[in-house]
Amino acid sequence: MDQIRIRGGRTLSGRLPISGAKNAALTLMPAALLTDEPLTLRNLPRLADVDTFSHLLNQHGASTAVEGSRPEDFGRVMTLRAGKITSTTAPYDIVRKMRASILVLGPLLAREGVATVSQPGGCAIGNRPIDLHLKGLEALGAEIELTSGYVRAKAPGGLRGGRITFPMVSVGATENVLMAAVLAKGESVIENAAREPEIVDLANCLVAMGAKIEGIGSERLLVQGRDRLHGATYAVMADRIETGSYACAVATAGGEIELVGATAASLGATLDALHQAGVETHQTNDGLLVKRANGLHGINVGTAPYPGFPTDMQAQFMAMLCLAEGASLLTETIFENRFMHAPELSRMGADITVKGRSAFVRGVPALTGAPVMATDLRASMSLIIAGLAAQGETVVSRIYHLDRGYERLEEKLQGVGADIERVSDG
Ligand SMILES: CC(=O)N[C@H]1[C@@H](OP(=O)(O)OP(=O)(O)OC[C@H]2O[C@@H](n3ccc(=O)[nH]c3=O)[C@H](O)[C@@H]2O)O[C@H](CO)[C@@H](O)[C@@H]1O
Ligand SMILES: C=C(OP(=O)(O)O)C(=O)O
Repeated sequence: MDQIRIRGGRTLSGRLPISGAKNAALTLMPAALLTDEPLTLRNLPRLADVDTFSHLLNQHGASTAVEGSRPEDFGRVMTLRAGKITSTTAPYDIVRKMRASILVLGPLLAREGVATVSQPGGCAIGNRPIDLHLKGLEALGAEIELTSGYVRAKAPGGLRGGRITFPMVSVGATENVLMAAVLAKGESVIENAAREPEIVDLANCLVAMGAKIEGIGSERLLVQGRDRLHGATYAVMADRIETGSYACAVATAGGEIELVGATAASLGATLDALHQAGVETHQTNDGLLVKRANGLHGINVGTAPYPGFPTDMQAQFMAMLCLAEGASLLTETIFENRFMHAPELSRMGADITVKGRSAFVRGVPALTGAPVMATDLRASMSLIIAGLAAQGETVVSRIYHLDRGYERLEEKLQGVGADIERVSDG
């Protein structure tokens, strides 16, 4: 199995390209099931999760053709075409690899009136139920049964418009219900919708496909269902979590890098938290310039749905704050088990106390390299960040988590001067 070896202590400088957003790609790809015409997605990141989603769409009968991209390019163009749906079942073997597979449920149901999708189950960071997805689809007239580990949904006369008020904010449930509503008969209202920029990306793509949606970017989405959608060409937004991750990397290791293609606008609370910790950023013509001018200082930050501070940035901030002057308090309100990086960071010399949903980090003058194990995607990135700043060698194992969400991470970091390589443990 591959590992990543880092010899820490080098400052970073230069330009680092930001890829298309994983979490936007994973909701734009199932949108292709809503039409029999081609949906061309530009700036699609080369990630294990994107390959898994292609595989899932292929087994529903959709083609996923990659167009003329060179191996050295970041991102690629993919044309997805679901001319005819040949299977409405998303099997366990694919869904268990990637939770976002549940996002085929709404589109399949809307287009075919029936869908059978394996229940995704929990994952390392938490339980992650799908009750809100199901309640939302039921509000549009779906009949749903849970048997033998599968969600079996049908809408014999087709979905009809309805009103759903989510009791809590869910990114995935909002996406699933929005994709179903665009082909339902009549008007739907989604209240307490998630407002993440990736949902705005999905809604804009659906509009480009002929959908009628009002309130994009707000907590109330109003959808007028259409009989059919058409094809479109759409560019996936830049990855705000990848941007924030590399911003934390340069803030921790020191130096100055330009994150090419990044936009400050979608970073919101991540940018505010970086500034509070003493990191400087400037929007340039090409992206975002990030530098650690002086020392870092401790901050208090709690995760929350957008526009709050993202749970997907909590682990990377924890790594950065290990080397800040003073103490920091990180509170995780979204997932119940998302501090698994804390014991690994402690093995590198960090001073962290976790109590329930809070992690108290006391800054230390230095970290030391160590063999560490990645437990989930963003936890893995926190270990990379710590390794870049640590004295000596860090070897991160179980890096398949990283390949889900960071396109050619070691190549990008080598490009800004890091001593990092992928090695095989034999
Ligand atoms: C592919 C993708 O876009 N993944 C993102 C998405 O995940 P995902 O869409 O799974 O996350 P949700 O926003 O749905 O989850 C938020 C919270 O709601 C709970 N919940 C969710 C659905 C449900 O039916 N019932 C329920 O109780 C979850 O357990 C969690 O505690 O948003 C998360 C929160 O920003 C991010 O960390 C993930 O990176
Ligand atoms: C939790 C994440 O992703 P997923 O929902 O795909 O597991 C993430 O991107 O940090």
